[in-house]
Amino acid sequence: MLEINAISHRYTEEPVLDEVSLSLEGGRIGCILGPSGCGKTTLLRCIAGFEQISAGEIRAGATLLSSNSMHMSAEERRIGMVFQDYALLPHLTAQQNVSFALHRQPKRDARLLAMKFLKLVGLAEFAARYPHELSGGQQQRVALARALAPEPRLLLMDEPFSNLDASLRQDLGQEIRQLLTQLGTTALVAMHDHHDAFALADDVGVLRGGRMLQWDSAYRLYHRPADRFIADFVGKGVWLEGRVRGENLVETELGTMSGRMEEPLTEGTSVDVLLRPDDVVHDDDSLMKAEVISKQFKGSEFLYELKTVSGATLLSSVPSHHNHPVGEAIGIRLETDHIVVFARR
Ligand SMILES: Nc1ncnc2c1ncn2[C@@H]1O[C@H](COP(=O)(O)OP(=O)(O)OP(=O)(O)O)[C@@H](O)[C@H]1O
Repeated sequence: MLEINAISHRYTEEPVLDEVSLSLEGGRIGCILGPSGCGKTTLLRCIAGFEQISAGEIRAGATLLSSNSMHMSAEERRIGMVFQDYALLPHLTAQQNVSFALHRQPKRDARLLAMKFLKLVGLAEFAARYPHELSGGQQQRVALARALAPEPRLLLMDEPFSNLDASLRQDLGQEIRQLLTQLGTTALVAMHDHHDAFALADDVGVLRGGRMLQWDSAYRLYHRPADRFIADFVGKGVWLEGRVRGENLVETELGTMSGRMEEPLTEGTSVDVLLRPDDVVHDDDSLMKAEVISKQFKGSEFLYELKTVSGATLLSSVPSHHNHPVGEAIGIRLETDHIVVFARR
């Protein structure tokens, strides 16, 4: 549905996008994840047709949208965009804001369609309110209804949760996911928080300094990161030194771990092994003990920082009814069937 092939863009001398590629199948939700300034907004603006690219190609199905010699106008692209600040018109009601996107339709049809999409986002009762009379989450939904109402072939959303608090983000992420799935909409979303990205997306790409480091399924990006930056960016974890001891076997100070390695490394190679908080399981019966150094209450779980007898620091995610004080030694077990291993530099 969306095919981006080695596109580049620059505002000044420095390229802001450097040969970025990705492909998104119809009906899937993709997410561009990356730190501030990495080029996420610019990428969305190039796809929407607000910026011209200097190299590469952007296609929607069989239709060429952009190349270095061709630029279809934003209006012709049939791409919906939800901007980071929602960009609602302050002097129009919610319904008028949505109708505004349907100006090609007769007024009565536009009004009815606007109501249909406000209903879909759960805002039928708020149709007559002005943006300043709506909460941030409600304004976000109006912007979503406005982008969806013209039935775009592709929906783009720039940091849709950046102005919302954490609990609302998770709920809204799930709701938006259900709605887009129900409508069969293909969507590409820019975000900087991996929790938000995993709650919403099927495919995730990490952009850094204008380069796409990895474009993959959300599951593979977490469990099979292509490099250390990605591994650290998409979740917590600690690195342990180790040495390859055979096919899918790594020896560390915590013993020999077995797990599928992405790339076979020759025996004896020095490596760094990533242990995620979900790889370190609390088990009272285990002989391996570690001392609680600190803990963070997360509601359903604690994130414990632990120190092993050998001095290694670990993180462990433990159901929160296991409430152990700082200083206590607790039993742990490693569940490492997905070890992430990189050769040491
Ligand atoms: N109109 C412009 N003219 C010149 N440089 C720009 C322009 N817009 C963005 N940039 C620069 O391009 C780079 C990428 O910006 P962009 O807004 O795409 O990043 P981003 O990943 O969306 O960041 P954020 O998460 O902070 O919104 C930045 O270094 C930014 O300063």
